[in-house]
Amino acid sequence: MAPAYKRILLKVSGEALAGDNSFGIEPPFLQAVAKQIADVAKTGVEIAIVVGGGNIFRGMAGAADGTDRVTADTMGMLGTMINALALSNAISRQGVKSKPYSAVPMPSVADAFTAREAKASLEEGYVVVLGGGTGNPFFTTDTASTLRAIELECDVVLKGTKVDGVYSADPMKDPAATRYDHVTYDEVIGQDLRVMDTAAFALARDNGMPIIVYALNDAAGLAGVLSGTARSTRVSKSKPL
Ligand SMILES: Nc1ncnc2c1ncn2[C@@H]1O[C@H](COP(=O)(O)OP(=O)(O)OP(=O)(O)O)[C@@H](O)[C@H]1O
Ligand SMILES: O=c1ccn([C@@H]2O[C@H](COP(=O)(O)O)[C@@H](O)[C@H]2O)c(=O)[nH]1
Repeated sequence: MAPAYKRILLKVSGEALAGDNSFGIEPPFLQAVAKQIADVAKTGVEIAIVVGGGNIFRGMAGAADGTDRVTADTMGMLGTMINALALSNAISRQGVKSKPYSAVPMPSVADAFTAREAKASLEEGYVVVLGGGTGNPFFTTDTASTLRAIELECDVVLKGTKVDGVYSADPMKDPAATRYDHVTYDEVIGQDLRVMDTAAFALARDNGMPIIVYALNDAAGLAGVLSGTARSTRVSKSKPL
């Protein structure tokens, strides 16, 4: 059976890459995520990845400690680049070609991101791993994910994170929160359901880009999400009848 999607944008949570730790990358978990991605790539699905940086540094935390926000966000973007290099290398080790790109110019580290070059690499069968977020302070890698999905003409954004969908409240803080199978852009924005930031949801809404939120550690993996067997929440314009 043909895959449901031709080209996907996967957001890999930086925070989740820390596994059971609160900082850094847990190598076995990184390899497990890389294997899930490589297995799907081998079925012919084109995969672009945006990596977060919450396992290394978040600009808001730095700014709260007194670092100026632009410097703090730059530190955050550099953190995402560390994750991008690690993930791209881990995917290559699973036998699938992968290339990192950076939104922040650093020529000796990775090619600078352009949509044109990233698209050409996708067409050549590379999994492209996009570090540096949007390349601008005051944004997040969630917004970068939606932006890159639109630029690269992806069919869907998959947000792989620590929770298995969008809930009525943050499930990490409210044990009574309930999970939705499907929710609209207007509901997530109107009810301030903060699994992604409002800018990311608004950009997705304005460009009709569907988002699927799932847990990176789900045993069914990325393939399970794409086939509909893993727990997840779909965010789109309207709900199925
Ligand atoms: N209504 C909600 N439904 C689900 N999760 C929510 C909700 N509100 C807040 N969250 C929180 O959002 C988190 C995911 O977003 P967050 O930006 O913190 O992390 P991430 O994108 O996974 O990590 P990183 O920024 O490192 O890439 C979840 O772990 C969850 O605790
Ligand atoms: O476009 C962007 C993306 C990210 N940042 C900074 O990086 C950190 C880590 O990204 P997360 O999305 O939180 O995982 C973020 O806190 C920002 O400080 C950025 O400046 N611009």
